[in-house]
Amino acid sequence: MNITLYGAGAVGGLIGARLAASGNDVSVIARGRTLDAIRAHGLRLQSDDGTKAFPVEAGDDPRRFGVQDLVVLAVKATGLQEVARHIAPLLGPETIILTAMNGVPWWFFDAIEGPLAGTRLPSLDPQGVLAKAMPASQVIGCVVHLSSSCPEPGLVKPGFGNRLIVGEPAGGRSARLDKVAALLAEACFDTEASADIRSDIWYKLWGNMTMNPVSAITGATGDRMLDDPLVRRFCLAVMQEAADIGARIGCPITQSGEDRMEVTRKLGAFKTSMLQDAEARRPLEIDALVTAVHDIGKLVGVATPNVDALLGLVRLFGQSHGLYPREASFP
Ligand SMILES: NC(=O)C1=CN([C@@H]2O[C@H](COP(=O)(O)OP(=O)(O)OC[C@H]3O[C@@H](n4cnc5c(N)ncnc54)[C@H](OP(=O)(O)O)[C@@H]3O)[C@@H](O)[C@H]2O)C=CC1
Ligand SMILES: CC(C)(CO)C(=O)C(=O)O
Repeated sequence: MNITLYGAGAVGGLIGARLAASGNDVSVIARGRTLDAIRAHGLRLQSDDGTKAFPVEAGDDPRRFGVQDLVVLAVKATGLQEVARHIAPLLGPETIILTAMNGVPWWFFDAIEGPLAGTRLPSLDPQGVLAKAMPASQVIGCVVHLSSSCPEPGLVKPGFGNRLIVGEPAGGRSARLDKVAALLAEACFDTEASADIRSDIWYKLWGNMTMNPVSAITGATGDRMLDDPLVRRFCLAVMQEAADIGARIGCPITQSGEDRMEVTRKLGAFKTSMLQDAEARRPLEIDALVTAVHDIGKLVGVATPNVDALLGLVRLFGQSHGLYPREASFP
């Protein structure tokens, strides 16, 4: 199987290095210092046994690599429009695009039936550019239940967790889903093939959509957010609204907010990816994690005063720090 990583940061780099370690032919689309580092040293993975380097083909122009069997897409959601402009040479009719990202993906309503089928959210893909370049029919969704970081470009440091959930956008099982799940399992991830990846995405989002923006605004690690009774109460109110939306869109949440917080508490004094982005002055994934929930709430008639308050605050934070577009429209 020939595999290209689109985005070789913390998550893409980890998946790519593990796929290379398990004997796959991996190439990498990267840019800037990450591209320079991978060209010079290979894709490097830290582990308890030391750092291992995997030599991979790397470049910034997808035309150089041609049609792939699998493209692992692991950029921040804020980078997707640019990916959409350049990804075409990697995609043939059978190419699978594995979206290993947080938040609501552009294809979330594209492969389902019912009144929301084909809904295009203004916050994610208003013109349908992503859907055209990366159609849901070629996507396998991936929920990333692990943490990872890049202490320096091209060097990946796994954190806690090792779980990846993969699934068809339309739900159910398929031969290609089983193939991708087996590939990731061979690469030593705890892999689960889900018959309902949209619910798995919503469940992960249910935790991230509070912790990530609140941490970006406050600079606080996970433990401090959970320990503050007022912040905790606010987060639970946001989660209740998101759970109400989930129930209307076929993604019910069966856990209590408190129990979900206990899962997060096990991560200790961790910095969310959005806090890391804010500290590094990188664009924030506000739209995929928060605006999209606000938009879906509006669509299905769930009032979201707490989601809206969070969105207003994190958006202003992002705009004041140059990490979110100033021209973003105010709902
Ligand atoms: N890190 C974590 O622990 C977790 C992250 N996630 C999610 O996974 C997704 C990926 O996150 P993460 O790996 O942390 O992000 P990173 O910022 O570490 O990696 C993204 C990489 O993609 C590169 N990139 C973006 N656009 C392009 C492009 N057009 N061409 C080439 N390279 C490009 C970036 O390059 P550059 O640096 O030049 O911008 C960067 O190297 C996000 O949705 C995140 O929320 C989910 C669970 C845990
Ligand atoms: C690492 C983890 C799970 C923490 O919420 C995450 O997804 C993030 O920081 O974005």
